[in-house]
Amino acid sequence: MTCGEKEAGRMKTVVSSVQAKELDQYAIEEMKMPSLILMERAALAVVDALEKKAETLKCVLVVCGTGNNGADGVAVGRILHLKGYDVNVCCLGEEQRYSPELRQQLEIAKKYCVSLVNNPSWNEYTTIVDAIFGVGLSRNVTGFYLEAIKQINQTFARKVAVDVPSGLCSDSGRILGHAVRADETVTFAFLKKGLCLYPGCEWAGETCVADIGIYERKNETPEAYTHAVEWQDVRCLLPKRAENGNKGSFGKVLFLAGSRQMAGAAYLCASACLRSGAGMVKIHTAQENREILQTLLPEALLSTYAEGQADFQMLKEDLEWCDVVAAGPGLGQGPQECSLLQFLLENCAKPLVLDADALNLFGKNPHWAKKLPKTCVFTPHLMEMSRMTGKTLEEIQREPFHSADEFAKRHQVICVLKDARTVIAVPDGRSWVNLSGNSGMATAGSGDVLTGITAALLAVGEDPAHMAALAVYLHGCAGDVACGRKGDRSMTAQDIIGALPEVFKRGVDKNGEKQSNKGIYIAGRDCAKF
Ligand SMILES: NC(=O)C1=CN([C@@H]2O[C@H](COP(=O)(O)OP(=O)(O)OC[C@H]3O[C@@H](n4cnc5c(N)ncnc54)[C@H](O)[C@@H]3O)[C@@H](O)[C@H]2O)[C@@H](O)CC1
Ligand SMILES: Nc1ncnc2c1ncn2[C@@H]1O[C@H](COP(=O)(O)OP(=O)(O)O)[C@@H](O)[C@H]1O
Ligand SMILES: [K+]
Repeated sequence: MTCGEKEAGRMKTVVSSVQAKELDQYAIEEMKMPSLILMERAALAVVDALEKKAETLKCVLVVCGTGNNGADGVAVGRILHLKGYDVNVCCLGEEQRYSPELRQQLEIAKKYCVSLVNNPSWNEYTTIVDAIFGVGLSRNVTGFYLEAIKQINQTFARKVAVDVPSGLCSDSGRILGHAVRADETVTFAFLKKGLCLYPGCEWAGETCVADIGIYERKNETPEAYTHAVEWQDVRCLLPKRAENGNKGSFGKVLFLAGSRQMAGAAYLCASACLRSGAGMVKIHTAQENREILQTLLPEALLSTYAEGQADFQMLKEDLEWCDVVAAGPGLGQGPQECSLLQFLLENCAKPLVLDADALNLFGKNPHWAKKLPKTCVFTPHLMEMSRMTGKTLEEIQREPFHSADEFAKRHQVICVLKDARTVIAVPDGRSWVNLSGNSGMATAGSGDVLTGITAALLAVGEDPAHMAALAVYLHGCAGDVACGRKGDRSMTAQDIIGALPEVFKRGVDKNGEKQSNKGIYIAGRDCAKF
């Protein structure tokens, strides 16, 4: 966000380390904001966070590296010292490597008689502030830095990281050798990608984004940065339901789902779709599923085909009837399902969601890429992505943004790469990372629920990319409500559907917002006004 738009409801910006540095420079060089002022605000924000648990500040150690993260740390030490806290500052690394800002901060600190130590007794401190490396970490941590990080982690002190836990790659969230396991992280200006992805988000602990006077460039386009959906974005982007609407105007969704004896997946996606506002839902499925689906979900219309008798004429009529199509959950990959899906792709110009077996079949039939309609959302989990692209799971997981972006651009589709932190990429370069949800969602059928929500939103929303990002966020919010009710071990996909009414009905309150974003919040934001 630019400074003028600060609270105007734009999605939360997430930056790479390169972008973080560019925006620092932009604030300093273009906006003429002196670097020392930014640093002072950064340090004050950290002190603010520290004082939220003042009882832990009996004896504080600030560990600093040689760069500007270290300079922030020295400023934190000085402010704490001047407030009367017992604080020691320890600078690691050779003096000749100190950044100019660190030298300046040390000069000030010395004048104020801040206690500087070389060999701290690690276990004496009640709080340790980690200011060794920030976004400037460029390689694996070794030597005395590694030793210091190990020492910090071994103590029982409260650990607060400045900008990024040291040792964490701020782009990928990977641990570069060893990293500080922080209780809290105060990150500056913007969330960093590595703080959103696993394992980074776990190592950062509760993460606070502090406004220190660095904002996006004016007139920046949305594709310049990754974003994270927040509840206020749902309020802005989810179309209001017209008071005078009818079931036809709220979206007619067709599911090609559920082969023989696979009624469950068809039920889950169709049910989630109805719970997400779709006016009408029809399931095109195997005949054997008719009775069970009629019993489980009497609201859904059904078109059924007998074994070996795929009815292409009926599918054609269903495709004419609907506004949006979703294919794949429980579909199977037999020759009949393969030909149904191929027929669907050849005859469908409507927005389409492809999930599960539709993705597996797509992987086996790469020539289908030419048949995709204009608006197409792919929702692969890592294994499905691997099958479609030939990349290893490790490759995809190491660079989820790149993998999703590459796929989206190659096939001109919206790619929802599902994982504990789902990444959404669009051919025009926009991307999102989802912060809602929990490990309880790693349960069979959870993805089918997302397919249903996505199809429902595509049927009513203007921008399919926004709708895909909202669907992922709302799916996670429902997962968080379900987790609150049933616990992460016991919740099921049906519990996620069961939580949708609460998510759509009352929204997420202040606590819900915090919960849904896994402890990431914006300092000073008044959630009550959402
Ligand atoms: N005015 C500014 O530019 C601002 C900078 N800020 C702080 O500055 C930080 C970025 O500062 P820097 O760009 O100086 O980077 P860092 O302070 O994160 O680290 C860079 C230093 O660490 C060294 N280094 C990197 N990886 C290493 C490794 N594995 N082993 C040993 N040494 C290693 C580099 O050679 C360099 O000296 C941010 O994270 C933030 O904390 C904030 O105060 C906001 C304002
Ligand atoms: N640890 C986790 N934290 C948050 N969300 C998760 C986690 N694990 C899985 N999910 C979400 O749950 C869903 C699982 O989908 P998928 O793997 O397709 O399940 P299925 O094929 O059983 O329906 C995805 O939306 C994914 O993002
Ligand atoms: K740090």
